[in-house]
Amino acid sequence: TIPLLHGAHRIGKRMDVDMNRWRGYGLGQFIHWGLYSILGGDYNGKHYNGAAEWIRSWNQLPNAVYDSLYKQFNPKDFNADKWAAMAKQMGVKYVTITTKHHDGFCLWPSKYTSYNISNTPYKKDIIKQIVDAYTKVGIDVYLYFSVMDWHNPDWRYDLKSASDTIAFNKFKKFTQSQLEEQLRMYPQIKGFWFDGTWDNSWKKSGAFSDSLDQDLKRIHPGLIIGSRLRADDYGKRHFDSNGRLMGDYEQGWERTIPETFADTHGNDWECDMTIPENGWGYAKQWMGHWKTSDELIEMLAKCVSLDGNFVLNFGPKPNGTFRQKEVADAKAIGDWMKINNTAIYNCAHVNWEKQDWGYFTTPTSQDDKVYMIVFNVPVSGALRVLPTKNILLKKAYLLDGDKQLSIEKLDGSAYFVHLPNEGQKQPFVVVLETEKGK
Ligand SMILES: C[C@@H]1N[C@@H](C#Cc2ccccc2)[C@H](O)[C@@H]1O
Repeated sequence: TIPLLHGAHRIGKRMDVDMNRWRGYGLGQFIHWGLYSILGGDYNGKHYNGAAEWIRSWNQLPNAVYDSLYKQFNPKDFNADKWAAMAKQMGVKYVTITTKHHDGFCLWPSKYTSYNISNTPYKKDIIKQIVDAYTKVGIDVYLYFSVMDWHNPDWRYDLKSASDTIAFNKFKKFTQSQLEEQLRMYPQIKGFWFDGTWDNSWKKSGAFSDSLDQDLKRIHPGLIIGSRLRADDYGKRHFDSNGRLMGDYEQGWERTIPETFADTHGNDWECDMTIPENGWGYAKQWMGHWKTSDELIEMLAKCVSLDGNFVLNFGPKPNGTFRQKEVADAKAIGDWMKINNTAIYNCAHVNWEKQDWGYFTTPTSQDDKVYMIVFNVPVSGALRVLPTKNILLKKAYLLDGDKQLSIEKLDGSAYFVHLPNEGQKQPFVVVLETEKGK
């Protein structure tokens, strides 16, 4: 192995109480809200084809125009308790909210820059209201923080001169000050979700990213920080130069899901997903395919079956309300979770052969129970199950209503679980009770 001062400091999973709680979440909510929501992906009658929250980078939009949007930010219909209630009904266990995106605008009254919520017509601290409202209903709060800050004159994409280095050192102090300020102001939070760390300036700041990670965790023991914060001695990110994960979970699955368990390298991980093809902040026109709630529920099941969490993004409008499709999807997912969350919360991967009908999960607290989350019922109505060696199926029944299902032993160690021909229209869960063979 390559000797590293700022590579991974832990090999294997974090197993403390905070990380075990994170591991069991299953379902989370992401919220992207900020000045970009005002434009909603359009400017001057034209539509920006990139992600709506990146509109400041569009050459058709002068930076000065974007940077003065704060004078209009006044979400009259924002109600954090309503947001928290929608999330609670949806069944999410954690929420990640943008405190500062790449544009540098702060949704909290930071004392390190005047480019913050207190200087808008709205004035009040958005982050405090969200932290308090979600914590009150038992949803853990994580703060999204973009290191890259287009508004801060000391931000640099690369360090090519002594003056770049002097400026970026100031920028790193500013960044650490803002993060420690957030820990002081919002002590209830459980972690940070870092973004905007892909440029050379940060890749050359591995030592700082390592000390920052350690400083924040010293101030707030148990804090959870994914693999997108750090760079190692050679600028490697997520995985250090020895291929070891730097962070409490792999934070690279943005709008994508691992195909197999091998793709996860046995790490904790999180998938962050948008309902439209791309775009996190509010966009007046969502281009392309809008994922259905059934597609989203299948993504959730796939993530949990591969030991990950599924985090679905919402992009509130500038007035603080959600678009109708987001409200409908939150409701549909919540209705499904009300019946089936036993197969999601505190569940993990089962190393049985993957089958076409859907996904296996197992409760981390009970190894003689396996859940089958069924999306594709075969015309035969017979669901094939191939447990690992020496595991026998004792019972099978529907989670919703306990209806017993017949189990047929096939050659070798495979089984058929026979479904009643009830033309299920929703994904459903079959419970398997197992025992170890003699
Ligand atoms: C969580 C998501 N990360 C941000 C990004 C990005 C990005 C940047 C460059 C190339 C591809 C993706 C998006 O703006 C959103 O915040």
